[in-house]
Amino acid sequence: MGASEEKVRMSSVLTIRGGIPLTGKVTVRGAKNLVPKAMVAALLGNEPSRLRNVPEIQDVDIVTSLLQLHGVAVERDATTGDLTLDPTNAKTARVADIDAHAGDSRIPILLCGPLIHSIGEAFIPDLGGCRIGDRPIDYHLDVLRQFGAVVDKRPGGISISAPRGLRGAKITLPYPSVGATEQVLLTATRAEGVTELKGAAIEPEIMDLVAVLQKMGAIIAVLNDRTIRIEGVPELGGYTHRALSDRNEAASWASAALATHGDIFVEGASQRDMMTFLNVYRKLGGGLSIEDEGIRFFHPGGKLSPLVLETDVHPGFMTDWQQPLVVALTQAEGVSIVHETVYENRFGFTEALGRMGATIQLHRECLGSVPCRFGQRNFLHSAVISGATPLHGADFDVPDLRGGFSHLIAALAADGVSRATGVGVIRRGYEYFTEKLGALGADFDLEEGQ
Ligand SMILES: CC(=O)N[C@H]1[C@@H](OP(=O)(O)OP(=O)(O)OC[C@H]2O[C@@H](n3ccc(=O)[nH]c3=O)[C@H](O)[C@@H]2O)O[C@H](CO)[C@@H](O)[C@@H]1O
Ligand SMILES: C=C(OP(=O)(O)O)C(=O)O
Repeated sequence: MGASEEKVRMSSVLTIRGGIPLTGKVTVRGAKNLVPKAMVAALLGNEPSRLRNVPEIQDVDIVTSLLQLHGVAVERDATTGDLTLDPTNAKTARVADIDAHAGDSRIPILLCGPLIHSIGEAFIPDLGGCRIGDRPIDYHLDVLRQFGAVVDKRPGGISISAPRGLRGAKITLPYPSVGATEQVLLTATRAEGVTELKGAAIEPEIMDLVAVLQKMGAIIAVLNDRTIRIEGVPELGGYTHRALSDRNEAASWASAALATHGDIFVEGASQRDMMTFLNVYRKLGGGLSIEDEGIRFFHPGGKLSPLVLETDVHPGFMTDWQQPLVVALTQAEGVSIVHETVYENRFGFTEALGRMGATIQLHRECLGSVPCRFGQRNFLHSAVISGATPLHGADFDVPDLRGGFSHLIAALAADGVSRATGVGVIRRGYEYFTEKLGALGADFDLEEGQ
């Protein structure tokens, strides 16, 4: 399966003949938002680590390459896909080699603490990731400075060191940022003394990273009210860990089932990590059957009900679920309202949905009650979706990971033919997605591209 997925390249083109309900079973493996970070954590150890349930996605390839450039031996078991990461010969990498990864992903910024701990310095390329807002790294750099790091901006990235070592700190985040919380965890575990983080993010992927670090020997207490206390230790060992499953991929398939009038069993979907999504799915009129091995998502027939929805940090409605679900909302009878409070610019993908027949109006106002950083700031961050509207095929270029997958869902639900260019972006977070679409009965052709 993995070998054939290699055919999907950045410039690949998918021609989709829509209107077929997606039916069958897909399997989701480890979370894109945990696996690369657990790989980075391996750098903190003084012995090899073993990571299980690793998906074949591009973010894993990128972090593999970055770790290898730093002397970490990364081996993939050909049968299971499990990774063994041996950091015992970690070394400084050539800046030019690192810079070749500029714009690839958001993970490199998380190498700062682990690299300083293991080799004393870090060169970090400019970040990539989805263009769904400005996505600054000011919290990361503030946090690192509070630990005693010295940050120098340079063309193409930053260089960072800690001439007097990294020391525990009392830190308060202005917003519960996932990445900045992980930055603190990955830096504090081997910093001297105690770190107290207030305003922490508490997403399931962060809790899984805490579990990884605890296996390595870290002392981390997750207290209530978004406070995490870390007692630094001088050394960490390796870990053996099975990554939690990808709740965002699972939610994407769930939305695809609803939008196409289909029925998909998502093996590996975890109820515990998706409770907020499952409540919304049920209110919308989606069918659910929660089982030990996964969750069946289906369109039960009849009309879907419109919703008022706000994205938020965990335990709120995850922003990465928003884009695929909006496609399903175009098929609800009446007016739905979605207020995006995590990213200021996550509705750009709706332009293509409009060309496919959806009625979606974007607004600058906060159409919701969650206190939001974007009101009065001219960002089109609320959407009003009027349905149900039949969708028809269109051509589109994949804009980003979730936006691109949402366009695919719309094309699969639409009557007629759609042509999607640049579909390789979707490999950043969805493994084997063309094989999975084929197994669900989708009708499409793939042109491989360069
Ligand atoms: C690889 C990964 O795990 N990506 C996830 C991670 O992204 P990521 O970790 O980048 O997201 P954050 O939680 O940090 O970002 C949330 C908000 O904080 C802002 N911010 C963040 C850092 C900073 O230094 N300054 C700043 O202003 C961002 O612009 C954004 O508006 O969490 C997001 C929120 O659940 C998810 O959508 C992404 O899928
Ligand atoms: C925004 C996302 O990812 P990243 O932070 O890697 O860009 C996402 O997975 O939807």
